[in-house]
Amino acid sequence: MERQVQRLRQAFRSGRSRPLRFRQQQLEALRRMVQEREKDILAAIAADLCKSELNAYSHEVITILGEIDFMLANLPELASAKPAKKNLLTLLDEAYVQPEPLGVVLIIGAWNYPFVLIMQPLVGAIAAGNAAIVKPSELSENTAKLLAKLLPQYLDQDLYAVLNGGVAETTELLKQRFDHILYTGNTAVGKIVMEAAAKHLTPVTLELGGKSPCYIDRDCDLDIACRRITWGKYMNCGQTCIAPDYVLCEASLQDQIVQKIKETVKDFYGENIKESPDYERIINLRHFKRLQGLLEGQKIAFGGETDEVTRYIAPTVLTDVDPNSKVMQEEIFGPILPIVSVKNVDEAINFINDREKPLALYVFSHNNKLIKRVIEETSSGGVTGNDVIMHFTVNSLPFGGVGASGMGAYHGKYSFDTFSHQRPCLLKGLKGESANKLRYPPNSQSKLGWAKFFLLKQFNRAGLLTLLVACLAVVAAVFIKASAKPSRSPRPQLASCLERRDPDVAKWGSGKRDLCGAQLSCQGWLRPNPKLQGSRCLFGVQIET
Ligand SMILES: NC(=O)C1=CN([C@@H]2O[C@H](COP(=O)(O)OP(=O)(O)OC[C@H]3O[C@@H](n4cnc5c(N)ncnc54)[C@H](O)[C@@H]3O)[C@@H](O)[C@H]2O)C=CC1
Ligand SMILES: CCCCCC(=O)O
Repeated sequence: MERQVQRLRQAFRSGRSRPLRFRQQQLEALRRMVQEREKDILAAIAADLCKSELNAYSHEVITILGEIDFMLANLPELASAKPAKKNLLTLLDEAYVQPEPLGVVLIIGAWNYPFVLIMQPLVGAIAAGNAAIVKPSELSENTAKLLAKLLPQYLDQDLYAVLNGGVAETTELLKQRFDHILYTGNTAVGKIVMEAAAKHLTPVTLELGGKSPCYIDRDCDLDIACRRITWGKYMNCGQTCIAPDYVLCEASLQDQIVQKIKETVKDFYGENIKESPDYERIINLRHFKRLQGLLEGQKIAFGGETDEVTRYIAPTVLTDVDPNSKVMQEEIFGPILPIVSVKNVDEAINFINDREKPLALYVFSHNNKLIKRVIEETSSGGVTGNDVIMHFTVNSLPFGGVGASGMGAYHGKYSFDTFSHQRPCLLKGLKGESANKLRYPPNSQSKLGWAKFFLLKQFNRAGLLTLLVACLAVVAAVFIKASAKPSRSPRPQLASCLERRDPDVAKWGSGKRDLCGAQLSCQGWLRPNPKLQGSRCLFGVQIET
């Protein structure tokens, strides 16, 4: 494994992954792979999750094609140097931020969306110019095997590798040094990944899980809310990291919600749900039994049927759920929807804040102020108001967790940034050395004063303000003086003399001068201007004698 990582690092060091054209070629190759091998990809996902090929396409493939298109369209801009604002001391220099690839990155995927959770981060890693190893989940073995077969056929084999395996292989892999790790999976393993990464000071993006609450306000269209909740909860048989995990609502709404979800389930999956091509199965026996265990002792409003042979669990709603029961203590990650009663939105907010920060938060209400209040007074990885899951599909929104639900984010531009180092660059010339006296020893109070003026906002803003006021005062004085009558009208010959463009006048700044037979003092002259007759003393002209 070490040799494999070293080989990738050597390939990265060659610089081949950096040119924009190369990155674009690799992304185009990925798009070709998805299009040319679509059937195989759909078949693998379908086999892993007992999923129709239609759902495999809409749940996973479409996301990847959209991500590749986004990256190809935006890569020149994303990869370009970004000019940076300068301070007074660097006004004449060139300051910019240059995105640069990190190096060799590791992507570890989870089984529930086995294609998306490897390919979407990989698109970002390639776009940012990195080399990458991907480690699909061993639980979605068909997709894992297919990725190991296809990626080397389409991508540069020196820069991108697939390593398959389970806990042992992943543990071994995590001993290697990477320049970034993006892990998708459960929180417990997320801690293992972070611990391993810490040994090499490797930054991580942890896409973890959690219990995503769904508050239904009494001022709400329950038909629409329940329709959307049903879609997001039972998609992929509830095995979606941002599925609504449980519902919070006033007790008086509970029965209506149950009825409406029940009707929607029938509408979506028909009378015989088991036969529906749109209803998936639980990934393995371990998770099946875990979910069965969550049903124990609960009031099942509808659903609850299970079949171990096919790992089928019916879409299920639990009512009057005790917040301390097991189903409310762990991420459900299955087709079971507990309803917990709260008195009002205040209690809902407290309920949410008394628990780990969830990956997603959903609020249904006609009252936009209430939705905004829940958002302001809680925290979560992401939010969708009056729907569920949909924030995942907007790649201009960063997707990730917070607290126990994860750290960092990706999708679209955020994937590019996650796999880039934003390198600050300041290019100075070798002239203007005198200005550097400010920073050279010996230091002094006045040097410090100038440093503050040039570098500190509160100083140089005040300093600039003072300078501006002084200039304005001077300009005002000038115009006032210029418009004022001269203290004594200059003698005719003096006036005509001054009218002439006396070359001396041009050089005369402030101070006293004998001119045109008189002694004049003047604070500042307007340079002779061919359009003006002669020169004019801008301000402060005094005829001394
Ligand atoms: N935030 C997000 O985008 C997503 C988060 N998830 C979360 O993932 C969880 C479900 O996935 P899992 O069952 O964890 O998937 P999993 O069992 O596939 O594990 C995820 C990855 O971690 C590796 N792994 C497992 N145990 C390990 C260990 N002890 N040491 C090293 N590597 C190990 C596996 O090989 C796999 O590649 C849920 O909590 C879900 O919320 C799932 C999908 C997306
Ligand atoms: C709709 C696709 C969602 C994929 C990430 C998750 O498990 O939530």
